[in-house]
Amino acid sequence: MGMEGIKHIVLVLSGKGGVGKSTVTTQLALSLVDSGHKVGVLDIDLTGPSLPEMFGIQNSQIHQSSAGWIPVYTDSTQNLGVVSLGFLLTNKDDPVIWRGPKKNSMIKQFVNDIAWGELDYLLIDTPPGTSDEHISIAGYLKEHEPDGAVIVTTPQGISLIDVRREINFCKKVGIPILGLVENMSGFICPHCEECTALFSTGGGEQLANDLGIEFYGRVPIDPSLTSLMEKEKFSDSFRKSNLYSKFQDIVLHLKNSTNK
Ligand SMILES: Nc1ncnc2c1ncn2[C@@H]1O[C@H](COP(=O)(O)OP(=O)(O)OP(=O)(O)O)[C@@H](O)[C@H]1O
Ligand code: SF4
Repeated sequence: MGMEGIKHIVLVLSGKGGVGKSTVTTQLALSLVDSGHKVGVLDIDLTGPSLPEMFGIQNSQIHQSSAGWIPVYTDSTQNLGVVSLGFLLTNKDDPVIWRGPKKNSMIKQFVNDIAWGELDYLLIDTPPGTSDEHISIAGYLKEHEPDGAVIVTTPQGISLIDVRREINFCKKVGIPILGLVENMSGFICPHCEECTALFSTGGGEQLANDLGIEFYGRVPIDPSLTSLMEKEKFSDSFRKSNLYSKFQDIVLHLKNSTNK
């Protein structure tokens, strides 16, 4: 029960909202499964849980068993299990307005009471910034020795300032930084698939170099990604995405840094 059977625990963080943290978590999970791993995804973004929709399993429920809560699996292979508050909400349109202690006790249950079984990787999608959820998860994970955090940013300066704050938080709570992903780095034209820079690019790589963090890679905006996610069950269609090869590379970086 709980996290005893998990080999690697990785948090996915971002300094601010909307930079694509949940998208990156989804793609990393699917790419890890694609390369033969058994993966769990825990969504602790309690005020805006979006992972069930991204995996196309929003109409599923998690169930309780004598061993604990059973994750929702994306298919019958049971190689990818997802746990999110989104599965527990009776009305998905209602906002979750919880105070610190309630969030804290929900995260404690998420850490202790889920029957993950044996996993190669558990990816934890967190809310943007550094909030009650981060403080709670960092505390409860201590005894499970997480491998560290992957930070997602966009190339613009304002997002990079927030990343520095995130890095300082990780230092304070003793979570190592594994690497940095620069998302929304350019735009893939839906007509000719040419990639054009929208903002200055390279800010993430520069920041990673300045701070001595491994740069995992750049991911452009691909308009077809959103339509794939909206139209189909994404766990079946993600290989069609233009971003598939980018995430294969990023996953190689992740595997290297968790196997050191
Ligand atoms: N590389 C990309 N190409 C195309 N669309 C993207 C890309 N990255 C993210 N998006 C889209 O941008 C929107 C925001 O992404 P996402 O929800 O992953 O961000 P987030 O950082 O997790 O946000 P928050 O933490 O505020 O919930 C989503 O609609 C997602 O589909
Ligand atoms: S990248 Fe090429 S096809 Fe796409 S809008 Fe520009 S000129 Fe047109």
